[in-house]
Amino acid sequence: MKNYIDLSDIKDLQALLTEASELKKAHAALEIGKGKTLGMLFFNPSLRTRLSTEKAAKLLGMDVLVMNAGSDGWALEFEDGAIMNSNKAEHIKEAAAVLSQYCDIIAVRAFPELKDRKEDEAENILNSFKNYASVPVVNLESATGHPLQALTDALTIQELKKKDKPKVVLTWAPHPKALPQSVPNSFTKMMQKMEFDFVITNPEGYDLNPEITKNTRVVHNQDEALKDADFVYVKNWSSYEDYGQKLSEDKSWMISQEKLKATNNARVMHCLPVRRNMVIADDVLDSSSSAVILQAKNRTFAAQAVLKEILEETANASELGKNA
Ligand SMILES: NCCC[C@H](NC(=O)CCC(=O)O)C(=O)O
Ligand SMILES: NC(=O)OP(=O)(O)O
Repeated sequence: MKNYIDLSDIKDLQALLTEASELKKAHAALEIGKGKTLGMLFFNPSLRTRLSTEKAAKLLGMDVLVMNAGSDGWALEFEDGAIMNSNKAEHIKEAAAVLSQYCDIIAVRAFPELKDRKEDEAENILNSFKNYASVPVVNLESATGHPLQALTDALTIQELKKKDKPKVVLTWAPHPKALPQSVPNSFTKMMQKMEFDFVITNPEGYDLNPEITKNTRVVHNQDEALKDADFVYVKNWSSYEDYGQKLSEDKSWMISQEKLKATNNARVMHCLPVRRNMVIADDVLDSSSSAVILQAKNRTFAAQAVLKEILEETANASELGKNA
């Protein structure tokens, strides 16, 4: 794997999941990253991604540099050819090139603005880092995707499933704010790669990008979708059609034990952070139905597998370069 920007960067998903499971079992400190540095830039808040990816890098022997780029760094200009006479002090061309002098892998978190669909879909921040950095780039949740989360989710389902082809339901749930579609987009792409019975349920108006969901069943009746589910993945997202808008806060979509009665004793998943009694009720989060802490735990091993593959590919490329 050269970069980890999107799930399409994964060459062999089963091999990557096996690697993550083995790293979890071994829980050993490795040396492959010795003398290498991971630089992480956050334009938005984080708890899990920041700490689990740092831990993963350290378990591989890497050093880690972290910067809250949104608040501590110079405001960055991303436009090519811009006349920089406003508040933006540094161009991405220099910033990415300079970071590449300090880091062997650069990882970036940059959420969508949720104002202009085209702009968010252009993934300007992440793609600019990819274009102007001379080292691999990892997505720590961008405008349209969260591939490290999706890998963790696949690992967690693989670990917990009791049958080969479990029924997995991704359900929209209410939230007081308009949130990105990044997590459900990546989860959908991941489920399409697995041999599961996958269904998405959301209220009318909340259908995800049809380019992403095109081969997946979308049901607007939540109770119908939840029937016999083995896994219920809960997430809020803002409207794609009415881009970035919060259309309703329909409280009846919150996941509670009452809702889970129709399921096959389903395990409930959420990427976290979760708003209790808004998205998921206490009676679920405080019960054995909840798999959210295991998901968060698995973030370390998913990130470790990704960073290890990137380090291996970089090492191979430099060996080839030497022999050329
Ligand atoms: N990284 C996991 C989720 C991040 C983000 N959630 C949030 O912004 C929740 C914020 C709040 O609850 O106020 C999202 O939905 O993509
Ligand atoms: N799930 C997740 O990405 O959590 P953070 O936003 O806390 O990193």
